[in-house]
Amino acid sequence: MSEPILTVDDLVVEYPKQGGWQAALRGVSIALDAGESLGLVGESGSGKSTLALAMLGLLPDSARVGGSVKVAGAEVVGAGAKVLNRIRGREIGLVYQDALVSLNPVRNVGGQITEVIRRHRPGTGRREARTLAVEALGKVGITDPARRFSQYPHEFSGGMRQRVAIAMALAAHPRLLVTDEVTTALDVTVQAQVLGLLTTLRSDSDMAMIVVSHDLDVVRGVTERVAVMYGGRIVETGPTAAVFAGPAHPYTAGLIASIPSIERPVISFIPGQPPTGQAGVSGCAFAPRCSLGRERAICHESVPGLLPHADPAAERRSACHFSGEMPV
Ligand SMILES: Nc1ncnc2c1ncn2[C@@H]1O[C@H](COP(=O)(O)OP(=O)(O)OP(=O)(O)O)[C@@H](O)[C@H]1O
Repeated sequence: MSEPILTVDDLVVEYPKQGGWQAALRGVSIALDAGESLGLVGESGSGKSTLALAMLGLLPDSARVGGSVKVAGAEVVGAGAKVLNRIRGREIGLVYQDALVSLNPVRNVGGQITEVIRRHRPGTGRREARTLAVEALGKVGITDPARRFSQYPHEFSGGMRQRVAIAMALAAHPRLLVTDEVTTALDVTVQAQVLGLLTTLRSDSDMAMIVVSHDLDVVRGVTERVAVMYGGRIVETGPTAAVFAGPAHPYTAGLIASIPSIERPVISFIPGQPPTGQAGVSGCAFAPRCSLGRERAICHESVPGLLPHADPAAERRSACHFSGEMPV
């Protein structure tokens, strides 16, 4: 088995709030091997972005962080600029929902990609880097890349700008690419094109990928494994196809039931609101909204562990006291 490219171990992140602390992550552990793809899903506020930012050492200074995040063996929690600069780009790259955050508005896109190439591949001459940048734009599906090289971010449509941001992240040849809601702001057709692009790029290389999205349909198409987050914890994880075919946590089942489809034109919503991250809540964070656990004392008293579900060989885990009652 290859060395994991990413290991997150019991990660706890808290943000200051009204003189106290609000937990965004409450002990998250995940591991990702080289070339693997993982979807991180959950409602707004479940902690997905906090987890993604922690992987790159990009959490705000005000955050209180415990536990460990290792990228290619290097500890990110508490790391200084030297370690972070070595990891970012070459080991791990990030593409955000809004490509304008990662692109400089006053420089042409080709120049920005050329700079990334030269920074991460020392010894590459200006002319060669330019050729590689044009190639990188072509590879992400920008037509006429030599001409578009000289254009500025605002001259691209939203979908094309996401492609440029992906090209820029890939120019450093990262071993792990993290995408955070990259298709959320795009219309459905463009969304499908960008997802198709991510799938192709991955199948052409041994790059690992984490796809963060509130939309289960997005991760269903592009990831092999999925981790479902709720209230700052992972509540279910397993092979994406198996989790979709038979969710082992009532929250995952609720999320799946809220996706409209031709077979299920009438969708259902999970009643109630996600937790706010306030301290002092005991038991399973989903219990107040859960059809299995709402009336059961244990669900309100003790936090269920993320334990093997059904067939341990299938690498499925669920954090539910009553996951045995979920249809397999
Ligand atoms: N910089 C910050 N300062 C204070 N609180 C924050 C900060 N960033 C996130 N939070 C809080 O941490 C919790 C988790 O937020 P996070 O953005 O990680 O969730 P998310 O699942 O990515 O949701 P979304 O999709 O809405 O971004 C939320 O309660 C949020 O309000």
